Amino acid sequence: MSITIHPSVDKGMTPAADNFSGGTLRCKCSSNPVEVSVSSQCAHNHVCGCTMCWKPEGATFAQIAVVPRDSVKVSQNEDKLKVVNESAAIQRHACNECGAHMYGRIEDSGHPFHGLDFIHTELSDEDGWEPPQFAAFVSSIIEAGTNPDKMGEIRRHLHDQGLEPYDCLSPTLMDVIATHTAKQKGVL
Ligand SMILES: N[C@@H](CCC(=O)N[C@@H](CS)C(=O)NCC(=O)O)C(=O)O
Ligand SMILES: [Zn+2]
Ligand SMILES: [Zn+2]
Repeated sequence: MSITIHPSVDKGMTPAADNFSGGTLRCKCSSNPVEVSVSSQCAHNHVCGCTMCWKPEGATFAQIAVVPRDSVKVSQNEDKLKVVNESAAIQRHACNECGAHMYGRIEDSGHPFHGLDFIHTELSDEDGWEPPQFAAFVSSIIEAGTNPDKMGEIRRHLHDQGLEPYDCLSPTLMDVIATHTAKQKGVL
């Protein structure tokens, strides 16, 4: 049986374009879509298996990246946006009609990723976004119903696609978080 990860991965990932400077994210509504303009290339793009990140229909993983929050502007139909879970660290602003998450923002200024917004680049028609670099929160797909017996095969497939599987974030991002914590504690 063939393994599906996310449409952007399954159809074959394309490399980032040189000098790419963003695009417009559009929700799935056929009329009055929410539009968000992003004036920056993204970074740390990855697939995420957690149950909190938005996934397109049928996808096992979400695809999610960060951009500077100053580069994110809601340009159309902002009134349709609603925060999915006010108590989560990442405030996911979703369209209240189609459910697509348009951007996730961290309001806590002490959070290691404060200043970065989370976006799903497949909501944009522009080509040239940085493709996913790794797979995060892989074990969490079990929480959404994936058979645990399939995990070996899925991890192997992710690795073969160049998306190293991790059950938290990548070592680079885990080091960023730990460095931030160490500085806050004054041990670094
Ligand atoms: N096993 C949990 C993991 C959730 C989780 O920790 N997600 C990560 C990756 S997006 C996170 O940083 N969440 C913080 C947040 O959503 O505010 C699930 O699948 O719901
Ligand atoms: Zn919508
Ligand atoms: Zn996630």
